[in-house]
Amino acid sequence: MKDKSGMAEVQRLEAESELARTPLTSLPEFSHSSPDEMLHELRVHQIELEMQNEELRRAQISLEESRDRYLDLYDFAPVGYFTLTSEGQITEVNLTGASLFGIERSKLLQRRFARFVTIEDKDRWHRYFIGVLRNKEQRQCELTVQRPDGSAIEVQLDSLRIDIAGGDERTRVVRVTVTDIHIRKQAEVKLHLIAKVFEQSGEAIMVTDADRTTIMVNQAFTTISGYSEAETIGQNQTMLQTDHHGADFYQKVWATVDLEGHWQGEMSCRRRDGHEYMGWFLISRVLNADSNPSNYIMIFSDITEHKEAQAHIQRLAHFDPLTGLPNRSLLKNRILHDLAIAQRNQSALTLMFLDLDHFKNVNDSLGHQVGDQLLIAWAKRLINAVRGQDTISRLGGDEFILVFPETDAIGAAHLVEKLLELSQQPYQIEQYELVVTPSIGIAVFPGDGTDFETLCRCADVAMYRAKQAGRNGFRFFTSEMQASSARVMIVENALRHALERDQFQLYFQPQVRLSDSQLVGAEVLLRWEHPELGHVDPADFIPIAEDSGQILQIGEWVLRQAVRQCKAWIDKGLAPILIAVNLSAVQFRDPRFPELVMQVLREEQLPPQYLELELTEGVAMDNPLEAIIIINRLLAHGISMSIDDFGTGYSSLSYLRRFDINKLKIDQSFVCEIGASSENRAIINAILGVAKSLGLKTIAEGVESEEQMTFLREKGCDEVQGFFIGKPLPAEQFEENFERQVLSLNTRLK
Ligand SMILES: Nc1nc2c(ncn2[C@@H]2O[C@@H]3COP(=O)(O)O[C@H]4[C@@H](O)[C@H](n5cnc6c(=O)[nH]c(N)nc65)O[C@@H]4COP(=O)(O)O[C@H]3[C@H]2O)c(=O)[nH]1
Repeated sequence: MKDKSGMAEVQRLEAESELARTPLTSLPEFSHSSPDEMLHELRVHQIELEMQNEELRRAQISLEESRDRYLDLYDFAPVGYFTLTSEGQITEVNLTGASLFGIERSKLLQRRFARFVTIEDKDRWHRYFIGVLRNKEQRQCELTVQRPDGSAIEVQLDSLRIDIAGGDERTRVVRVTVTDIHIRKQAEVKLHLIAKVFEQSGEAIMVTDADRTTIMVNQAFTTISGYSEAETIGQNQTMLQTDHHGADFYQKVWATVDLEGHWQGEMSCRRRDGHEYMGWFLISRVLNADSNPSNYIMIFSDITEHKEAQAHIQRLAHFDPLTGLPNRSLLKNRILHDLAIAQRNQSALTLMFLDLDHFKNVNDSLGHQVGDQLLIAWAKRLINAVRGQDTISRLGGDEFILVFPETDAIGAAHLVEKLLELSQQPYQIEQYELVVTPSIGIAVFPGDGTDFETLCRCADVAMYRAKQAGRNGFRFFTSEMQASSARVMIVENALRHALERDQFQLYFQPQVRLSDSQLVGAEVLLRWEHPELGHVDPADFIPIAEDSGQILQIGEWVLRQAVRQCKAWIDKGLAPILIAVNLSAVQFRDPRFPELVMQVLREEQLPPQYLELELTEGVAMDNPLEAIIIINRLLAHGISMSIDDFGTGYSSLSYLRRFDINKLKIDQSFVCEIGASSENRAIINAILGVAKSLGLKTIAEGVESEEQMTFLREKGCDEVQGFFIGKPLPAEQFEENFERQVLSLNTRLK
């Protein structure tokens, strides 16, 4: 660019040559004007010229400003601008271009553009540049530029050939726009990767819109679900659901996704072919800019096999692989649970150690194959013989541990009899008929121990003793239990024949009204005389009969005999009395019982008002609501009901009121202490008070002295029964004494 003095010089020269070419006639006409006018005219021209100068100056400044602005825009444009000659030489470049190439602008000028292209892209550049030169249209290309500092940058070129007016092929230039695309490229790579991950993921991916309509699935989805992409797109995601979960399950899942943004867990799904499988799902919500759900992403895998493997591992960890019985580890878990319940309910629990006698011989002589089959068959038999709540576990070899909740020594004795009986039947294994007997050791919670280890130790010791005692038998850990269980078994077996062998007899004990010393009733008491066992107390054999279920038969026999006897006395013309028959809890719980009583009364033709049924307080209060129903049914038929052993249980007064019974029987334990214990006197007083306020009659049992009788009479007790009035006697003797008894009573009681 030329400076200002240079410019003036040029103008002067131009003006002089112009003056030489221009004739003077063309100059303004001043000749006819006066000098003043000319001076004036010149001044005006001078001012005009100055004004024109000023205008020109301003135009020039504005031009320069606009050029600067253009240059700024050019230099700082977001893309690089290059002008290349037809040889590919850089003749112009903006600052952005220089900065993209990582080099000063001046060092770029006159250099060939190709010099900055990486070796790999050089060929491409040449082909591209030739193409640009040949065609007069904009062309695009992507390549990598090698910067002087060694770094590379990916760029996009947009090039256009510019033909100079009047020029030829050599004067053509190429304008190239260079855009940095490395961020876009990175994003593209990322997107590509994401697409690959989506497609190649081993987990099924399902993308839905905000309405949960499927918009995208991957290959794994097709593999797992069996549905093609075309069959899935546009469908609601519920197409995978099964009936395995209820509607509320799905509601909860989607509520969680909407509330917390995601949910994960197991969900049962149906394949296209109808098969169900278990999927592990991760469902995530995608929010849009307004924080509203725009999409849901469901990622899941088929975990059916995994679950089966897990179950298998679980089985291996907790079950014996040969017999399928729980192993020691599971047994321990179960027994801890059973012991906790037994502790809370204060109930018993039995643990048995069972070992098969001479099992080793089977293995040694017939082979392990036969031994294994024998163990499996034995385990099956055991399982079928016990209840669902019991646990049979195999420790290994021929050792088993058996746990029976809610089972005391007597229950255990019954069970063990059953197990020994089971082993009598032979097993057919392959061609062999085998009989295998067990030796069993028994420990009972809480007597023998309160924890698993102690109970195991005791049962183990007991089993050792059973082996020593000749095998094929059982031993309790404690000798008392052994003795009592043995006695129980003997009594139970003897009881089975007592009825048919006519070993039972009824005794009658008088019940007397205190106000007029009248014999008003008799309690019926069962007696059993066994040829070997001798006299067996009802307190001993009644619970055994209850446990073995024999009480139903025995109770019916007692009822019928008592009713028959009462009717016989009435028929004989004796003054009618009430016969009080004891009822067992087992009879009372039998739903057919009220009907049975009515049937017996009908068959024996005794009016119901002569029968009283004695129910112990414990039985009545065990299930009071059920008791109320049964009592009411009996009362409705005109039968009297009394509560026996009153004061020994925990009667709820509100139930007592609703029982609608006729009589309370004060337990003999309070009566026998009347003289010695002021507490017992207070209790009797209280019972009499309660009975009076509820409108119930009272009878005191176990009266053995005049002192007791006097006290009871003074306190307002209605009736008495006990040795002082009369011991229980067989029917004939009771009858013989009947008249005499009343007479003697009259004298004794007055
Ligand atoms: N120390 C003393 N004892 C007296 C006196 N007066 C009567 N006893 C006895 O006390 C028991 C009263 O019968 P329980 O409380 O119903 O108690 C009865 C009853 O619960 C049950 N029982 C007896 N017979 C039957 C029956 O046929 N069926 C049912 N389910 N239980 C029966 O056996 C329990 C015992 O009966 P038993 O041995 O006959 O004993 C009877 C009786 O002999 C007395 O002044 N002093």
